[in-house]
Amino acid sequence: MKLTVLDHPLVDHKLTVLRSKDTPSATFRQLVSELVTLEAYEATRDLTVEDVPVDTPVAHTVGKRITDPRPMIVPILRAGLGMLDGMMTLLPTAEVGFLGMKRDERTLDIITYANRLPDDLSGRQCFLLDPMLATGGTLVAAINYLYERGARTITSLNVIAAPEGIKRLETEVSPSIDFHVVTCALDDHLNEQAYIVPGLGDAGDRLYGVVD
Ligand SMILES: O=P(O)(O)OC[C@H]1O[C@H](OP(=O)(O)OP(=O)(O)O)[C@H](O)[C@@H]1O
Ligand SMILES: O=c1cc[nH]c(=O)[nH]1
Ligand SMILES: [Mg+2]
Repeated sequence: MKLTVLDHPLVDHKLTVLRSKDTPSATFRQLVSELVTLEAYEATRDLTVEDVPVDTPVAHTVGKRITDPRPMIVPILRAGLGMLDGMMTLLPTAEVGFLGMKRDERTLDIITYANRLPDDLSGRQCFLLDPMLATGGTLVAAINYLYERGARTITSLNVIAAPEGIKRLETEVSPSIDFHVVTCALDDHLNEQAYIVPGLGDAGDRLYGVVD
């Protein structure tokens, strides 16, 4: 497993506004979108490309294009939806699948309530989107889901990760997966409710409102 924690003043500035409890939903959504665009630059560094001929107005040359099959972007609903537009801005030719997952806030068990993904993901470079990586339970379940469908190259884009979740991924994700975590910040710890500290609270609620 490879871990990349972004180190950039723009990321730090935007993340600080995102964390503030006084930041309203509209600004929060805009900042998540901007942060994922910055993150996507790093997260797509290992995309496979192939040579392609191109005629410029001046000469014939050889450039690069992203190889087939097209990359697969998978936001984990709800909160991951807030990262989708920003990711697609950088990777407009990717396909999008969906996973609806909810952590039971009492038991921390993961409930998968929706999925819309191709049955065969072999050979696809997959990008999971979810702003919060807390205990890692949701991400492990999502990775297993993709793995069962043949995915072996998976990058997770998160906004904030907790050390507890990173540790869990290191032990529970199969070494046969080429797995990369990219996050804007690695925070301090989880509290008794398994919320990230200092974190930003419940990302889904801050993006879309409180449902339960
Ligand atoms: O690492 P974990 O301990 O599994 O926690 C992280 C998960 O919790 C949040 O989702 P939540 O279950 O609140 O669903 P929501 O996006 O619908 O709010 C978050 O977006 C992650 O999916
Ligand atoms: O801090 C946390 C932990 C899990 N889910 C969130 O939205 N925030
Ligand atoms: Mg939530």
